[in-house]
Amino acid sequence: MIQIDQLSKKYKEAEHFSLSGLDLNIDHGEIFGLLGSNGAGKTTLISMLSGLIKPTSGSFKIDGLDYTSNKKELKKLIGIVPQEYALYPSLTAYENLYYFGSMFGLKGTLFKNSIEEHLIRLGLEKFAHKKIKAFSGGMKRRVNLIASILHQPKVLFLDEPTVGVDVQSKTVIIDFLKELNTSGTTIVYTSHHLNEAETFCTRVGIIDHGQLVCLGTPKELIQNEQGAEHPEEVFLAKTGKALRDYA
Ligand SMILES: Nc1ncnc2c1ncn2[C@@H]1O[C@H](COP(=O)(O)OP(=O)(O)OP(=O)(O)O)[C@@H](O)[C@H]1O
Repeated sequence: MIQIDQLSKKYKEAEHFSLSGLDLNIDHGEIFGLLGSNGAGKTTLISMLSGLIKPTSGSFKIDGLDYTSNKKELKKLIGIVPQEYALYPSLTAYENLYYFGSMFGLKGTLFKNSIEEHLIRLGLEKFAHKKIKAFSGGMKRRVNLIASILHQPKVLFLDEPTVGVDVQSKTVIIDFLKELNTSGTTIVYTSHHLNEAETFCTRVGIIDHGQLVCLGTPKELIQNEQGAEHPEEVFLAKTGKALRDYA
């Protein structure tokens, strides 16, 4: 579903590559977890795959479409849940969803019903007509998630979808993502939460200093690391204990 070939990114004025020579294939129907410390390059990778930033070199294809020559088709194929909330605070949840769906050409009764069904599914029906600025972090994340999938993308990219949300919201989000995946959506998400990835992901890739240092099912990762019983032990063995502060 996603073929990544020698993908690299060096930001303007940055001294180092934030991602260098990354090769990775993600199959149709996977829930793929991109794990890594702060500054490892997760957002950089997911932002390139989502078309938000341009690679410095290398290439990738999604569903057989090359990113350079099929930008319009790719846009329809993918959904993006960014780290920051991409919602209009002074519009209601319903108005935001209507607006974002319209950007994909969605309209009519089926579209309106879909918004309402998703608001119910994610526990937001009572707040459909309240302004986003009054919403908690967990509520905004759920609205953001609905906004990203109304056009029924084949691949959904999520950048830390469960960061800063309470356990209840997190459970609703994870359950909903599992349902989407069961109905055929390939999911690629970044996270710091190794335990969540262990139960949620079909495969996991650990990124460190812009390179893929480990790849496999959560079970394989633990089995292949001598003495490891938990995902955190694998993570520390592969990435070390040095702090990753950057500014
Ligand atoms: N716009 C930018 N300009 C220059 N450097 C950047 C820019 N965005 C990110 N970087 C650098 O690229 C590296 C990778 O950052 P990135 O945000 O991809 O990491 P991350 O794994 O998503 O980290 P976090 O878990 O903290 O979100 C970091 O060293 C960061 O400072």
